[in-house]
Amino acid sequence: MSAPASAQRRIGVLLVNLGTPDSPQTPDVRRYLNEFLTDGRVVDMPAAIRYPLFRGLVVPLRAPKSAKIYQELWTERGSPLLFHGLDLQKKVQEQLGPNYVVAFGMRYQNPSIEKALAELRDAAVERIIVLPLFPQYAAASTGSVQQKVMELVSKWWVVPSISFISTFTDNPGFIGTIVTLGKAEMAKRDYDHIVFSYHGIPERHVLKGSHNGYCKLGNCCASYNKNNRYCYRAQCFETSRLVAAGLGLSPEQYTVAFQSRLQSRLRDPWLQPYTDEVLKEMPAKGLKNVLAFSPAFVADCLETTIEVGSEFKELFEEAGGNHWQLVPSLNSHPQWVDAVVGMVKEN
Ligand SMILES: C=CC1=C(C)c2cc3[nH]c(cc4nc(cc5[nH]c(cc1n2)c(C)c5CCC(=O)O)C(CCC(=O)O)=C4C)c(C)c3C=C
Ligand SMILES: [Fe+2]
Ligand SMILES: [Fe+2]
Repeated sequence: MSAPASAQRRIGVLLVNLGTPDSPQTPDVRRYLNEFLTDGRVVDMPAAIRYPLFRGLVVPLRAPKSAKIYQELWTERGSPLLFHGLDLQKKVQEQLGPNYVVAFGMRYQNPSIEKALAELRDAAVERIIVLPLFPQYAAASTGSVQQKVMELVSKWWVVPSISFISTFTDNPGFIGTIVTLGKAEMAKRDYDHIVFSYHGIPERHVLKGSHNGYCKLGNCCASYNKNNRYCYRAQCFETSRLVAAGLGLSPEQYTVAFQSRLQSRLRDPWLQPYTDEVLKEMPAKGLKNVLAFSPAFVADCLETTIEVGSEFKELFEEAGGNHWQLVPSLNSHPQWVDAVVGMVKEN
C-alpha cells in the first residue's frame, strides 16, 4: 500500500519569468522599470551612478512611452507574460501530481519570488528545483533569478536544498516545440528566409562571463562546447542550429540576429547583427517573405508580440517586404508542458 500523498516527500518547483508591471499605467510601469533597471546584473554600472541615473532620468523618461506599449499588449487577462506563466504552472502541476508543488514567480514585481518561495516553504517541500524560464543563460536574466533566490532563502532559518536548471538551450522538448510551431506556420505559405531574433545583451556581458577568456565574440561561439556552455551568444547559435535542423533548413536559409538593445548615449555595443538593421536589407536581396522566431522567450511579451510581431513587421514592409510573420511563443503548449515536466523529473 502506498503512503498517503500528505505523508510522502514533496518536491517544490519554482518557475520564474522576468516580470511585468501590475498594470499598463505609468506609475506601475515606472515602479517595474525602477526595480528592473537598477538591478546590477542588468545595468552593470556602479550603484552610485546606476541608481541616480536610472531612477532620476532614464526611467522617468521611459515609463510613459513604455506604458503606451504595454497598453497595446495588455489583454482581458492582463500581461501575457504573467497569464501564460500561470497557465504553465497549472498544467505542469497537473502533470507532476501531488508529490510536487509548483509555484510561479516573477523576478521583478508580482507575483514575487519571495511569495512563491513562501508557498513552497508552507507546503513543507523537501527540496526546491528552480527553473528560470530563460532558455539561454544570461547573467542579466537567469543569473539574476539565481542570485535573488539565494538571497531570499539564505535568510530562512532552515535553508532548503536547492537546484537550478540554468540553461535549456538544447533541450529536445524545448527545441521540438519550437519546431512544431514553426512547421505549422511553414505549412501555411512559402517563406524566402527565416530569422531567429534573440533579446540582445551588451557585448561586455558576454566577455565578463567568458570562461578563461575562451569567448571573444568571434568564431568561439560557432560550436557549443564545455568552454562556452554559459555563453549567451553561443547558446543562441546552438538553439538556432537545432531548430534549423528540425525544420530541415540549410545555413543559408536562416539568419541569427539580436533585438531590444537599450539605446544609450554611452553607445556601448550590444550583440550583433541587430535584427532591425538586418531585416531592412532583406527585401532588396529578394527575401520578401520572412518567418521570424523569438527563441529567447517562452511566452508572449512586449519583446515578441509588439517588437517582433508588429514593429519589425512595419519596418520590413516599409523596406519593401511582402510578408513578415512571427511564430507564436511556446506559452502553455502541451509539448512545452511535457518538456518542462521532463526537465523537472530529470533534475
Ligand atoms: C530573454 C531574456 C532576457 C535578457 C537576457 C534580458 C536582458 C536585458 N533586458 C534589458 C532591458 C529591457 N528588457 C525589457 C523587457 C523584457 N526583457 C525580457 C527578457 C530578457 N531581458 C523580457 C521577457 C521582457 C518583456 C517583459 C514584458 O512584460 O513583456 C525592457 C522593458 C521594455 C520597455 O519598457 O520598453 C527593458 C528596458 C537589458 C538592459 C538587458 C541586459 C543587459
Ligand atoms: Fe530585457
Ligand atoms: Fe562565445
